[in-house]
Amino acid sequence: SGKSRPMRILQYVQNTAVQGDANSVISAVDSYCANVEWAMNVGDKKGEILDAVVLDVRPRWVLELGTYCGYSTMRIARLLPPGARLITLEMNHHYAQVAKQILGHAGLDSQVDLLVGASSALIPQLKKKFDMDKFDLVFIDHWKTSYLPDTKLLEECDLLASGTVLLADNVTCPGAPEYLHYVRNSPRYKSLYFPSQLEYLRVEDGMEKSVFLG
Ligand SMILES: Cc1ncnc2c1ncn2[C@@H]1O[C@H](/C=C/CNC(=O)c2cc(-c3ccc(F)cc3)cc(O)c2O)C[C@H]1O
Ligand SMILES: [Mg+2]
Repeated sequence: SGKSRPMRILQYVQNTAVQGDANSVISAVDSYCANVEWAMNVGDKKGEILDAVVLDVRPRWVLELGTYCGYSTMRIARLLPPGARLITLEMNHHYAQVAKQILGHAGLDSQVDLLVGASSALIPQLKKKFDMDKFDLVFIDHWKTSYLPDTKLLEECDLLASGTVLLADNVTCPGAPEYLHYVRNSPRYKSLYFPSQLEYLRVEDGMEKSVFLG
């Protein structure tokens, strides 16, 4: 049942996870995707790297590119300090609708602003829309060919401060070669690779953490 994979994930969460308990919602998504049908969530292994970066940065303003079902949105939101905000961008209305309901089940919708639209159209509006200046952390997990153009757009919109951390998923599988080349060769970034595995599979993947130097 459930017309789409995200709908089936949502139904499983609603039927098995504890309302208001973010960790039980995260575990429900992971067990569904590990045992019933694979989905492109960052997953539990790479999710632990994401958690560690969020705890280290203690960000006030976070941007996520590519919400999908809201799995990484939940992992980030549950670790934010009080008063911090997570803005997540999703161009697909159906995915956004599912993510909103999953975030609601986890009780995390108050820290999260989910905007529906293409990142290239939304990024230039963020300063004014949220009366903010710079992001402290950006999690990049949308179409892999958009990683580099959106990073350049963030620079052009003056949304990165010296010390801002970019964390990019899938730099090995499916891969984001142009993005990797840019952040590893630009003098404006200090980049580091975190080897891991593709979500729910024994396939190599990894995340790239790049600090903007201003
Ligand atoms: C430009 C833009 N703006 C806003 N939202 C955007 C956007 N581009 C995509 N999005 C949204 O992000 C989401 C897209 C994410 C793309 N992620 C992927 O394609 C992806 C693919 C795999 C993968 C690995 C091995 C395989 F064999 C097969 C697949 C694994 C992953 O972790 C992924 O994130 C959903 C989409 O609507
Ligand atoms: Mg990914």
